[in-house]
Amino acid sequence: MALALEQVGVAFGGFRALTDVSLSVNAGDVVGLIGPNGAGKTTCINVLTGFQRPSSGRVLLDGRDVSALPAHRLRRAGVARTFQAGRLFGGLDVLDNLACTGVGLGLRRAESERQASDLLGWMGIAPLESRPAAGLPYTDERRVAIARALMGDPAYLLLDEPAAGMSEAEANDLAALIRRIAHDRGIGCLLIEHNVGLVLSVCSDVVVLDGGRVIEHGDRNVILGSRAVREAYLGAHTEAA
Ligand SMILES: Nc1ncnc2c1ncn2[C@@H]1O[C@H](COP(=O)(O)OP(=O)(O)OP(=O)(O)O)[C@@H](O)[C@H]1O
Repeated sequence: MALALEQVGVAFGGFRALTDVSLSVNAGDVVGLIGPNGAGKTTCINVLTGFQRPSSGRVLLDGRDVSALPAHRLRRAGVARTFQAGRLFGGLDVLDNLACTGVGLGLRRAESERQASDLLGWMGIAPLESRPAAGLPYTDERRVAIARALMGDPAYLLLDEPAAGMSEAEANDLAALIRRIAHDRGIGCLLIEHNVGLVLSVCSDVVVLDGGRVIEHGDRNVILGSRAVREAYLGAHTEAA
């Protein structure tokens, strides 16, 4: 069981944002996707979630070609995401943010509220239930966005820079949460992060993009030993990571 890009290209007019990109996320694994600004990471997530149609290549969900499916269909098929900005419904409280999403996914209201409440408890943020989403501190907003993405029990979760703006301690808590999501719930996760230390501590497998192409792919040792990665992205961070 896997969610995969197969030789995907994306062109915006004459600009090629992705060229021949292949990557795969297995159920229960956490795969990292790193690269410098503008490398094409978010475009990969957009393609995997139906927000962007590939210009060439295929998106495969458990072996089925889903390249033409729109975002709402892919979400119902089990592919969930978070965004760089939380994108919560600011006027609703936290429970309703999750419950509305569940209803949108086809759950009955009562069932959706129960699932929302269970999820917030599982994540250790039950006290936030009745707080308005608009007033949440940044880290809580991120956690609620992840909880919302878990509504409907997706098979895959794509996280776009979830640790941006977090302290080291908060990022460590986030790392523990991502491990639990993968191990306890069996969800395949794709993690985009500029915090390379976080990626290397959580991910069994890391894909490195530069200029819209995959320039390296492998485990922590492969990434840390890669000259191409050092030159393209890690630079002075290599030893610290
Ligand atoms: N809708 C679009 N139209 C035109 N160009 C786009 C569009 N979306 C992305 N791009 C360009 O494609 C390239 C890849 O963008 P993308 O956001 O995927 O990179 P990224 O690796 O996620 O960057 P960052 O780390 O800064 O978020 C960038 O040069 C970006 O400007």
